[in-house]
Amino acid sequence: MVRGATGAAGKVLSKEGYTEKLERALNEPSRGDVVKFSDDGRMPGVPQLAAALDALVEGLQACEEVAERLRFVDWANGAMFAVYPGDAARYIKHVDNTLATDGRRLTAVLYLNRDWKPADGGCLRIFEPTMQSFQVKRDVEPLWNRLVVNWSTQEVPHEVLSSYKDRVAISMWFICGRESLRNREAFQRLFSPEKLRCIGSRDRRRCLEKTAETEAERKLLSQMQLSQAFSAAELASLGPHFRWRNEEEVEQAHESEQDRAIKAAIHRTLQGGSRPEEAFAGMVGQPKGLDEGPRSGLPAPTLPCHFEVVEDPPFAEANMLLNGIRMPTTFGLVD
Ligand SMILES: O=C(O)CCC(=O)C(=O)O
Ligand SMILES: [Fe+2]
Repeated sequence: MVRGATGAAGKVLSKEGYTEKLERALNEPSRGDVVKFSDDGRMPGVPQLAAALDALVEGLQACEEVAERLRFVDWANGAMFAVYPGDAARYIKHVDNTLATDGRRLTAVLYLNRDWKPADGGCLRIFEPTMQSFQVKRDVEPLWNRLVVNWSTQEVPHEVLSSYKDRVAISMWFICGRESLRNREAFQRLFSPEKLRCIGSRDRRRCLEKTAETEAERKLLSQMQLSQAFSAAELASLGPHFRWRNEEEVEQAHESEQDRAIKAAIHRTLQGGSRPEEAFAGMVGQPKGLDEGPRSGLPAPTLPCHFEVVEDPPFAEANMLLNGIRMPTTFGLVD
């Protein structure tokens, strides 16, 4: 799969039979890291990290500004260990949960790079929303013990800039049950302890019932077997009950004028023989700030509007968000 080839361009190219070219053009440079998932959460240090992050999320769930968006966030995956080899490995601009269909609501990334220098590159570059934006909001260096927490959705397009030293990070995603209910694969993950855990030792059955939007859904969820693998027949009958929609259906519903224009322009270039500058002429505004880099001259926005990096020490803010549990990290929040 082409990682990072999201949005209109990726979709139209794969549909038009350009998958191979797209793979060649995008796959290698799109994501140069090597990843290992610890879905069962038993890799060294993962249970402790999970406990600390669960406490952080529970703290956030008590914050008025974000409580509603985190209301059905009762699940998380194990952990993803990623190493970006220092040969300029990077991950192109993307959104983790592009269409808000796979359930991911919050992304937490912990960096494990001691003695990181600016010349080592590898910053996490965060853009202003949305994927069409070229405005850099912030570059975050992947410093030892720094934790970044951001929305997994369109608000936070991001990329990992080329890394010139091996760069290590652990990511954990916090999952919204209500959103997961509407997608076949995400739905199944809610039932599988190998794929997702319930945060803060919450009870899986209770969490499932809580995700229900209607009484009929709640009833079904309260009767279904936990940790089961669903048969094809079961999946066929569950689909209509839970109104599963695949990515394509959701994408069509969300497709903007601009997406359609981009698709048409790509089509004109690839099939109609137009030169790209002709095909795209006058279609979208010139991207701003392409070569500007981070807007270092501007004052940093404050929480909860945008992004804040809390330096350690002191830990005052961290303690507040963690409901009194001390987590000795430097962390940032993206709103
Ligand atoms: O390692 C990072 O800074 C972010 C990685 C990332 O964007 C991802 O794995 O989706
Ligand atoms: Fe990402």
